[in-house]
Amino acid sequence: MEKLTEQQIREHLEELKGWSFKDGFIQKHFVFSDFKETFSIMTRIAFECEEMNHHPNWENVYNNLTIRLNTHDVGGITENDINLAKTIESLVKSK
Ligand SMILES: C[C@H](O)[C@H](O)[C@H]1CNC2=NC(N)=NC(=O)C2=N1
Repeated sequence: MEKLTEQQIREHLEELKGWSFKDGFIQKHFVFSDFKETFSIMTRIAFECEEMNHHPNWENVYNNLTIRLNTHDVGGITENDINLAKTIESLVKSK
């Protein structure tokens, strides 16, 4: 999987509302209603990640969830990160 250029990353992010490219990661901060809702969506995301064999760096504090994605092997952003971000968005929308 090829490392995307900064220009390519920015183009993809136009379709990913709330996602930004910072410190070598694409990232987004989510706020849900409470811990139960947050952990429930994290569980659904986790199962998709296993299917995709692509996993987030994430931090959860009560109803806050920060997700950071990159591809370790290439030390940057690849289509795998974009695809996972899109999957996360669709799971969050269908919650
Ligand atoms: C060995 C295994 O294939 C790798 O560690 C996979 C698993 N999940 C991964 N997740 C993410 N976000 N980046 C990776 O490079 C990655 N690599």
